[in-house]
Amino acid sequence: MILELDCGNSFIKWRVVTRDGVVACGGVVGSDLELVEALRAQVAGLDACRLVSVRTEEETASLIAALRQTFSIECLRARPAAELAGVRNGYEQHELLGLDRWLALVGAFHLARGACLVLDLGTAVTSDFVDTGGQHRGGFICPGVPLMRNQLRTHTRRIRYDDKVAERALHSLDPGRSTAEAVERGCSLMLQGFVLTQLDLARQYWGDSFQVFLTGGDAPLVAGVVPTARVAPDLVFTGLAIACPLT
Ligand SMILES: Nc1ncnc2c1ncn2[C@@H]1O[C@H](COP(=O)(O)OP(=O)(O)OP(=O)(O)O)[C@@H](O)[C@H]1O
Ligand SMILES: CC(C)(CO)[C@@H](O)C(=O)NCCC(=O)O
Ligand SMILES: [K+]
Repeated sequence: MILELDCGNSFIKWRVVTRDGVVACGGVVGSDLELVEALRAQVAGLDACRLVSVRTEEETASLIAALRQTFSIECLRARPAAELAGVRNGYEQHELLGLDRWLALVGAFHLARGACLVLDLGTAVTSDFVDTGGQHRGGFICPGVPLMRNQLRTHTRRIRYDDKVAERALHSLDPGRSTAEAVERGCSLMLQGFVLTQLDLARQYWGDSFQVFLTGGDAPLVAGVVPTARVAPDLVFTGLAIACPLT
């Protein structure tokens, strides 16, 4: 069994797959310790691990050490590359493109076999454009909903509401009639506006000949404005398997 890890800024997404890529189990955890506990509880035996991280070198090394110690496995890590599986990194300095973005766009191009727009809605929101020949044209980074919400809470005195109320605020996107509704709906609309702008740009480049991929925890917030999008929660893992083949 192969352990796959996507270490983002807020969460670690994990899953266990067979050598043939069949998913056995998986989840989302908030810390290294939680990951080890979840694996102990749910996974019988692991013989390999592949990992992508946008965390610091120290944090990543410490997670790798914990996995070695607990499960006696070595982690294969995704590394920056100028080119992979027919996709050329479009950054001026390819090693500075976030590895989660890189793997997601490699995974998307592999699935689409043509031009694609990749939208990842997590702690940060990112978009990336890959043309039909596999050239990455670059992308955009902006704050995700958790960051927008926290900035409002941190920098105002009177924007305060609890998570339970927030959950109930999104049953409609009508103008909010409470603070929670106003903020939660406002942030959702910011996200939708961003997504629509990315679609306009993709249309300018490629007309209607492109595929949209949506990934990340907040993908459901915008799925409605791009009905043709392919919601692919495992896109980073698709790219990870390409970047770190296990023989
Ligand atoms: N048990 C869980 N604990 C925390 N989040 C969960 C859980 N189950 C599902 N999620 C969802 O997973 C998302 C985390 O994935 P997301 O793509 O946002 O990763 P991230 O690490 O926050 O961001 P990034 O990858 O951009 O750093 C959360 O937004 C949440 O909606
Ligand atoms: C943008 C995030 C935080 C998204 O997870 C990550 O891809 C990252 O840290 N990127 C490095 C900066 C860049 O991609 O230009
Ligand atoms: K991400």
